[in-house]
Amino acid sequence: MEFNLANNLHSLRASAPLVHNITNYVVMNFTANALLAIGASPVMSHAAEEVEDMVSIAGALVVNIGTLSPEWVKGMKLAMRKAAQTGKPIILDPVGAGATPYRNAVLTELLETAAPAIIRGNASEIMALAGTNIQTKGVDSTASSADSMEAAKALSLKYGSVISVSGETDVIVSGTQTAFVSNGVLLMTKITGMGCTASALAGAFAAVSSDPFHAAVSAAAAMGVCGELAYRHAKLPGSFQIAFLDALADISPAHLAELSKVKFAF
Ligand SMILES: Nc1ncnc2c1ncn2[C@@H]1O[C@H](COP(=O)(O)OP(=O)(O)OP(=O)(O)O)[C@@H](O)[C@H]1O
Ligand SMILES: Cc1ncsc1CCO
Ligand SMILES: [Mg+2]
Repeated sequence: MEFNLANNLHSLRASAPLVHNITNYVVMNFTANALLAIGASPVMSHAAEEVEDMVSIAGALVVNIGTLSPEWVKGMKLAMRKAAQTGKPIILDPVGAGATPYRNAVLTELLETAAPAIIRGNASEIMALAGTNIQTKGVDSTASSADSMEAAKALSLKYGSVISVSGETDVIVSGTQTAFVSNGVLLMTKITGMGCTASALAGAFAAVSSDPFHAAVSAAAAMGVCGELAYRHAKLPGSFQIAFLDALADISPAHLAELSKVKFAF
């Protein structure tokens, strides 16, 4: 299937998919607003009592371990199992993988529960998940996406997942296919939860696409291009965050495709 970014954004807006997020306290508000801005319909829900019902009516499940605790892990596992049973794509954001043994252990459990369609993280997180001995600085990367290529390939083969690594250039790996997205601005690393937003958008694109590789590339491109557009209006973190939401809402499918810098390698 040919990659068509404009069509992918058009499809997203045409169906406004419900995206079920089990995400962290830090970014809940911002990622819900980002999903609304781009044209999806977000819901944040983590209680074990309801996650199976919620994921059953959603188009995709985004699991983000940013502020995890044992009660939440129960909800994550129930939701992931139900998503797998009902054919809903799962997007896993392994926030802080490689920072603490608890995070690493929970990630092992989640990956044993169900295979994600897409795993989206920064380079440290992806390398830690692949077993590279690396210490993530809390939630911030200590490596570049270029350093993580081998780890991303190994992980993709192990779980059959698309691996999306964010950084100056985003690298998206699916088996033997790789895509490089070179949009974005450095200021994006100074707003908390931009990576979590990239994962949430991957959920929205995956909900409307049968190809998780193309969904992950679309999300990375939308993030980067909207970051560049926001930077035209706002050069400091507070106003940039708002300008970024505006860009997600304002951009047309054709303009997104025109400004995107995506390269594929096979
Ligand atoms: N050096 C950079 N230059 C341009 N864009 C960048 C750079 N680093 C990251 N980005 C972009 O910023 C967004 C967030 O990526 P980042 O790697 O910071 O995620 P993260 O560490 O998971 O963030 P968080 O945990 O705060 O959500 C992505 O869209 C990515 O493309
Ligand atoms: C800062 C922070 N701490 C836990 S989750 C989170 C949001 C960015 O990943
Ligand atoms: Mg992150």
